[in-house]
Amino acid sequence: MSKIEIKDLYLIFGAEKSRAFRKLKEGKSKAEILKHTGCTIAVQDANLTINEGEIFVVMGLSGSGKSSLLRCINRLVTPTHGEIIINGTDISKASDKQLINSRRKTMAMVFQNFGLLPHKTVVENIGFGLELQGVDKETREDKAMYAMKLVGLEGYESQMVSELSGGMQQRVGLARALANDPEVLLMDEAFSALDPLIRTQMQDELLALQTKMKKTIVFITHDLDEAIKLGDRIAIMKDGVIVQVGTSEEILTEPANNYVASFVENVDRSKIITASSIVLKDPIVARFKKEGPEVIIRKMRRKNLTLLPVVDDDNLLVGEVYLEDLLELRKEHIKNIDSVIKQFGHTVRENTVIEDIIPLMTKTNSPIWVVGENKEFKGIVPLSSLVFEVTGKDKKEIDKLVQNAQDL
Ligand SMILES: Nc1ncnc2c1ncn2[C@@H]1O[C@H](COP(=O)(O)OP(=O)(O)OP(=O)(O)O)[C@@H](O)[C@H]1O
Repeated sequence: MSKIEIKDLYLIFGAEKSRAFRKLKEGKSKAEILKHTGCTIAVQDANLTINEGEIFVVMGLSGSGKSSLLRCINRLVTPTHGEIIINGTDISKASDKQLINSRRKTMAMVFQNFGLLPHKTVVENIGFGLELQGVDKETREDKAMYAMKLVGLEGYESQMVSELSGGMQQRVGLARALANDPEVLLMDEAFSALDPLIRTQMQDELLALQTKMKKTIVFITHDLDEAIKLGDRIAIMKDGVIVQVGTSEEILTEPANNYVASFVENVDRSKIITASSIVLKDPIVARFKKEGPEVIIRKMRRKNLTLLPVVDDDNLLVGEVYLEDLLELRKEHIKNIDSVIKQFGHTVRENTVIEDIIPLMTKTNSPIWVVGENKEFKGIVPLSSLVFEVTGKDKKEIDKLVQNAQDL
């Protein structure tokens, strides 16, 4: 379900916004517009649907418009044109009262430089927003304690914020944002100022927290690794324009243009491409109770296979059968295959990354069965060579390889 809808959004900085907007619509370049109007186009024609409960990452180089986009969402800046619908309200046109309400109840922001009051204690900082809202001391402290527990700050409540390390300060920032249990968390380069080790730790903790919280999180970063690690989906921005939106796998295997392709060039694909990209759907199978050794042996011989998955009428994976065992059955004139069905070997889910599939294949030297939640059979990851081959390829090439594997 969508939580935030952004439609035809433009943000222009400068005195002559309307003129700049007109010129942009006429197809003038940003450089021309800057020269003639002195205006900067920070966000141009952004259209996005951000789903409830997802971590949506906006990624791009410095100056690409990420912060501007985020600041439009909570109206720290007013968009020049377009709509931002949150819970049915267009934030871009909300009254002051609606805005205050939305900032109190719906959204909270975590900043890169923490935005804390250095000479107040941890608990005072966390409860500060609530204090501004006129929330009484007892409720404030209850909420602050709850948020502190969430982010692992228990025991630090009376410490001055200025005495804390960067990582701990950012925990305070996060706790402050969470204190009011907002529906939407806006995080602007929230971990970028932290040491690499602490940064990784905070990313892990955010992911762990999110499995419990299920907030809608819009996370800004200029770091591709961070985007891939955190984002359920990623939007890539360049010069104020959203050039692609997708899962990290989609962005890697189907980059929208050369810019995105060059951006993701050096990413380790085996950590991102999943079984679903390389699964061979509707492969040859043995049908439990329906097919005897004769039929199955014929199927295997036709394709030169020595092992087949066995599925039942409901397409659940029952096990696997080997050619040599079936030949034995045939010798003994046994008509059903029950006695030679082996427990299925290695199964993985569609979202398993190749990095985790390769060791299984190397260990067993056989295909991997791909299954759903209830062991429903989804297909096979056919050849170890295919898995190794696809890691550097884009979607079209992968499709071709899978097709060829099917023709074996
Ligand atoms: N208050 C402002 N007045 C004028 N121009 C601005 C203002 N804020 C941002 N800009 C311009 O808008 C464009 C987008 O900036 P923005 O800060 O949104 O990018 P960003 O991708 O978040 O970059 P960074 O990672 O460096 O923060 C830039 O060209 C920037 O110079």
